[in-house]
Amino acid sequence: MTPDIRIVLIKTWHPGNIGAVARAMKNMGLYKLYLVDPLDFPSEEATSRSGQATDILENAVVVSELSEAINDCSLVIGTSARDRSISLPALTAEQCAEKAMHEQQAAPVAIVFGRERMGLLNEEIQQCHFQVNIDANPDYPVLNLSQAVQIICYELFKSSSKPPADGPEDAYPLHKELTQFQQHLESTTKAMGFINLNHPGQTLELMQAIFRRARLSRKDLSIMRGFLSSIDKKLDS
Ligand SMILES: C[S@@+](CC[C@H](N)C(=O)[O-])C[C@H]1O[C@@H](n2cnc3c(N)ncnc32)[C@H](O)[C@@H]1O
Repeated sequence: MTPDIRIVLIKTWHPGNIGAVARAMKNMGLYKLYLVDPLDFPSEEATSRSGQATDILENAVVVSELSEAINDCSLVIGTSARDRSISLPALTAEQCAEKAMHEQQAAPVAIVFGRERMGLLNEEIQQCHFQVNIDANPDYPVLNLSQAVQIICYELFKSSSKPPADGPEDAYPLHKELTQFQQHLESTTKAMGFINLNHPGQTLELMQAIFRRARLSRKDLSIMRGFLSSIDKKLDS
């Protein structure tokens, strides 16, 4: 079975990188590519750089916002070549692969890569649970996008053949319940008019990201659903 791990590329500028990423993925047995607002896709250059991984390009899911690519994931890992002002728990490439391989047994996992020029924005990092920094020459640690993807995919490939380090009980098990809660949160938030009018999706996305990171227990989720239901009743009365 292929791992339920998606590679998410944000606003990729160079179509050749998208093709090289598809090839890197297929070489390492990964098939789910999500493209957030790519500058030039589909493109002949992406196809020619993908080698025999054109199927990955054909099946790539193109979305306009990061949230659309990760909303159903219970683990989201951002990648960055530099220290960020928003600090998230850090993982090595190897730890990232082990965690992702383990978690995908329970729910989809996303590994997110930034723009060629600017990397990930702070609001995108905020939507992740962990960040990965690939060890590299401190004088020049910034890898080409597709090479960074290649290294992470290689670690995932190695990790897929290892027995899991932790028991399956360590994966977040309440993926379905969290999705239901997120849907409830969305409808109540909209009914309350609790949104920033300049950036309608932003408040909700940030709140959803907070709850994803929190890895709530069943009891926590039920308390939060109860809380939302009380708000719904007040709004209805
Ligand atoms: C060319 S880099 C972006 C460089 C950008 N100037 C920055 O400072 O983030 C494109 C993407 O490749 C990935 N990347 C490159 N080098 C990396 C490293 N050493 N560790 C983790 N990810 C890396 C990240 O996803 C990054 O957003």
